[in-house]
Amino acid sequence: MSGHHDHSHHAHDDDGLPSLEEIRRVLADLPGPDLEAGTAALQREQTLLKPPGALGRLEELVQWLATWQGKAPPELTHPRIVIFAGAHGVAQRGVSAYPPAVTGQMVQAFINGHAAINQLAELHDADLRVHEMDLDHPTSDFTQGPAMSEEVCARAAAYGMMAIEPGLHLLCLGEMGIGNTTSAAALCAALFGGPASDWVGPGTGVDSEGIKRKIAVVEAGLAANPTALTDPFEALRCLGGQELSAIMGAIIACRLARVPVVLDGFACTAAAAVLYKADPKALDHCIVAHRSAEPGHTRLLTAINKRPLFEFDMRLGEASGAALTIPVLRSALACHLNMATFAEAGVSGKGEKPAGSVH
Ligand SMILES: O=C(O)c1ccc[n+]([C@@H]2O[C@H](COP(=O)([O-])O)[C@@H](O)[C@H]2O)c1
Ligand SMILES: Cc1cc2nc[nH]c2cc1C
Repeated sequence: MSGHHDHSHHAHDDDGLPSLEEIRRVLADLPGPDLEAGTAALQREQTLLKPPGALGRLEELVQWLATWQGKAPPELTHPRIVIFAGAHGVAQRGVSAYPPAVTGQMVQAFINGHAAINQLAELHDADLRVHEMDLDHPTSDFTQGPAMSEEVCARAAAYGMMAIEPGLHLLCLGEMGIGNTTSAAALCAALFGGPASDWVGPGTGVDSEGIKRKIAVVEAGLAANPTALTDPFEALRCLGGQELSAIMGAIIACRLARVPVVLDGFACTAAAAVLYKADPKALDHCIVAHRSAEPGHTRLLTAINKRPLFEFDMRLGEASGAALTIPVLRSALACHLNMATFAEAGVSGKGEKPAGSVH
């Protein structure tokens, strides 16, 4: 585990700004599943010493890893955890239980090893990286107009893409951003419709007055940004934040680099949903770790057709739920790699005639 911290907030872009058009072009030409690797994993699974399907979703997880790593058997010695932190203009509107300064303070806590994710990263021997996204320049308050210019949004996405490299076996994605459950709720309302109250919840723990304020802020955000309803990337630009753009970019980069992705809670899944809305196949290399206690997450999981692995009532963010999948995935892989086959163990297969039975 390392507490690597990256202060180079953005890639310099003197020759050619990254643009959302480029992201659209990449999305139109995404690599598909490696069905050969997936089938090879399935075929081994079917020989192993257990009734077919008896390891349930553990079997599915090994096939998913093989399919999206493009490798049978898959590997899991090099998982990475990435947290993107972003500052939100709407955080000034009384929508969080915590002050906006907590975003930067938590980044420092991640660097110092004080947070929940540090313990999980260390325990599970995962590389942890924290990327601060321009915290000195919060997004604009989206009740007054777009949260980001196209340039800021695209640059953050390009930065997220650069946080990933080929050779990683897994990416666990998380975020830190005071106010981002309001941003995520607005983004979900723009992408999938429904009243703001469908998508707003307590976040870090606001009371019922706070929830009313959040609903009003989301409604004002939708009213101030009519173009957000016309296109998923425009919704991200108008209502999202830099950490959400970076998460979106990282998900795309992982697809290109054949790195399977584990998504964490509500804000992280909302960023991923932008890609789903652009192309439902764009999240096929992603799983969702857990169902967050944030009520909008359940609705969002239905909208993007994902079934979470855990239901632990967590609502922390910072990739804490995603990190818990590492030991589960390793457990699945240990069985897949090391179990004997029926033949090797000398155990009779399903429906095999008892030895010495009378015909
Ligand atoms: O992961 C979740 O589902 C989740 C639910 C509620 C809150 N959070 C975290 O809390 C922060 C956002 O909450 P809020 O109340 O400031 O909008 C942000 O740092 C998230 O990582 C995360
Ligand atoms: C303390 C704290 C830790 C967090 N980690 C992720 N989001 C968070 C929000 C708060 C408020």
